Amino acid sequence: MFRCSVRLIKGLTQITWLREQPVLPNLLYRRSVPAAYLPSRALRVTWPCAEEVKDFSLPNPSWSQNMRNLYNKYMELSQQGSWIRLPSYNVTATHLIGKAEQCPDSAKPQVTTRLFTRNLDVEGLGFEYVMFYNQAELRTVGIFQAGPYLEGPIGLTHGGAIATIVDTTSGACAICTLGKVKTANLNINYRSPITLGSTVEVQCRVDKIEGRKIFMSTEIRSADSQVLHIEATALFIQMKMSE
Ligand SMILES: CCCCCCCCCCCC(=O)SCCNC(=O)CCNC(=O)[C@H](O)C(C)(C)COP(=O)(O)OP(=O)(O)OC[C@H]1O[C@@H](n2cnc3c(N)ncnc32)[C@H](O)[C@@H]1OP(=O)(O)O
Repeated sequence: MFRCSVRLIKGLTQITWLREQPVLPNLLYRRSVPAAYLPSRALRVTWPCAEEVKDFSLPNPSWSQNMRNLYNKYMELSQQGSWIRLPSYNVTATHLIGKAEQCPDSAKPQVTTRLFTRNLDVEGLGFEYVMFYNQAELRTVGIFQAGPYLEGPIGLTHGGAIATIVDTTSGACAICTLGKVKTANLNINYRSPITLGSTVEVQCRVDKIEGRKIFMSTEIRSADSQVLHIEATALFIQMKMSE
């Protein structure tokens, strides 16, 4: 009886806490973002504390035609309301700031840490990617172009770089769904190599949620969907209230 009561109280505490978590946690959007790119009303979004923060998920001259075509496709879907483009910054904290008025120094340019996937200053050399989230379907799509500094085997993308993109895209989906998470487990089957310079589509979805655990699966295919490159699963754990 006592154990039941304790479990009930723990469960209720967690439900209350989950309700307080933003669905799309603390993502920062530029004030100038076109209305069509704004998330649906169900998503709680905070605004940027620094107008000068650069959004790295916007097209730049290094993007291939395939990358642009896929970007345009999901931007059109975003205008219909099913998907939203996730902004991307080169400092992790910039994604996770609670409120504009609480904007910490970590979001400002003097910060010395860098998000791993945005750590190169020259466009096109490393990870070029943009992610979109579909709240109704609990899915993210990543459009990824592998730059020449991600080489593993000659002319091919390093397996660790691919793992990074899987972690990032499925992690973003988990964060948008449950709030702050950490990766607990990542399993990757490399089905065919990804040529450096090519553009691929990363499809992630939530398989199930059990308490603080969120199970994800991911597929990476060529831009024309004909070639399967990667199949992966991942487990993310939602951070405790105190973290
Ligand atoms: C849009 C934004 C863009 C932003 C774009 C950026 C997105 C990038 C996302 C990248 C994320 C990362 O790389 S994170 C960095 C890499 N990961 C890490 O460094 C994590 C290191 N590990 C840890 O800190 C910890 O082990 C945790 C947090 C994973 C779990 O610790 P915990 O919070 O104390 O949880 P714990 O009680 O142990 O476990 C909770 C439940 O999960 C299960 N569990 C825990 N670990 C595992 C495991 N490896 N495999 C199976 N199950 C596990 C437990 O059995 C338990 O199940 P039950 O008993 O409840 O059933």
